[in-house]
Amino acid sequence: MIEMKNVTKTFKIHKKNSGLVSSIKSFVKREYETVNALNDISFHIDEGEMVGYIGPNGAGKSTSIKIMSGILYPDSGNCIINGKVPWKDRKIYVKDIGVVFGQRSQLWWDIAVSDSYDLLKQIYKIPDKEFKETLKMMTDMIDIEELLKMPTRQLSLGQRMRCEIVASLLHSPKILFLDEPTIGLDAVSKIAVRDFINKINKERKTTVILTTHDTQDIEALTNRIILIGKGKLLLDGNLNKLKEEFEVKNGLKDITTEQLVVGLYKEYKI
Ligand SMILES: Nc1ncnc2c1ncn2[C@@H]1O[C@H](COP(=O)(O)OP(=O)(O)OP(=O)(O)O)[C@@H](O)[C@H]1O
Repeated sequence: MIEMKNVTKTFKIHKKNSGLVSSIKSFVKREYETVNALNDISFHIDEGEMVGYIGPNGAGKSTSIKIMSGILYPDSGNCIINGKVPWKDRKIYVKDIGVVFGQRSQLWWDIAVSDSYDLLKQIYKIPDKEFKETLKMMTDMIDIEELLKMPTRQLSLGQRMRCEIVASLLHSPKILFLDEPTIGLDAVSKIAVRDFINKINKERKTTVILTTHDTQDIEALTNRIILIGKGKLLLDGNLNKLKEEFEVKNGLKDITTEQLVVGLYKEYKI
């Protein structure tokens, strides 16, 4: 379903030096440096899997999600998802995916959530009956009925996130990319969002790729984790097995996911 093969992505950024003279010099003569955001990343994800894509700040998670969702294209390597190349087949590919970036909104700020949903219905050309059924099912599942008439700008972060995830699923995509979906949410909202994602994965067999810094998200949602650091893929495996291996290697017992993640970051010096 998702095949990433030797994907490499660099960004060219303007080099900024400190100090007034250096700043003036760099203004006159621009110097650039290269950031290796992704370095030879390969993995395979099957239909219906739910995968935690983890790594510290700047590891390359969002860049990977942007490539897989067709927003960016790699310098080299390939990515085939559901038989399509995301950045080349964008027009048809967008129907296959839902994307939620925790820090950004896909809802129109000043209009009612239900009006945003209607606009998405038009954009994705969702048939009337299918739209109504999906919306009904989801509003029941995640309890947003009362939020539908409110403009997005009046929603709390937790309320908005629930509406965002529903928005990303209205066209029944096969794959859902979630980039830090619980960031900034209180404990109750986090649980509501996690429950909803679990239900969607189970009931609709939606493949979910989740990036998060919240180890409770990982525990609640995924069996498999892919760890990247400094743009490189470092580990790919079953969460419980990785815990067991880590315990044996370090003479520990019953470690939490947080201890595993912190331990792995130390081990790989990332
Ligand atoms: N548009 C861009 N221009 C220049 N550099 C970028 C750009 N986007 C990302 N980078 C760089 O690429 C690297 C990977 O960034 P990315 O956002 O993918 O990391 P991340 O794992 O999502 O981090 P975080 O957990 O902090 O969100 C970083 O060094 C970042 O500064």
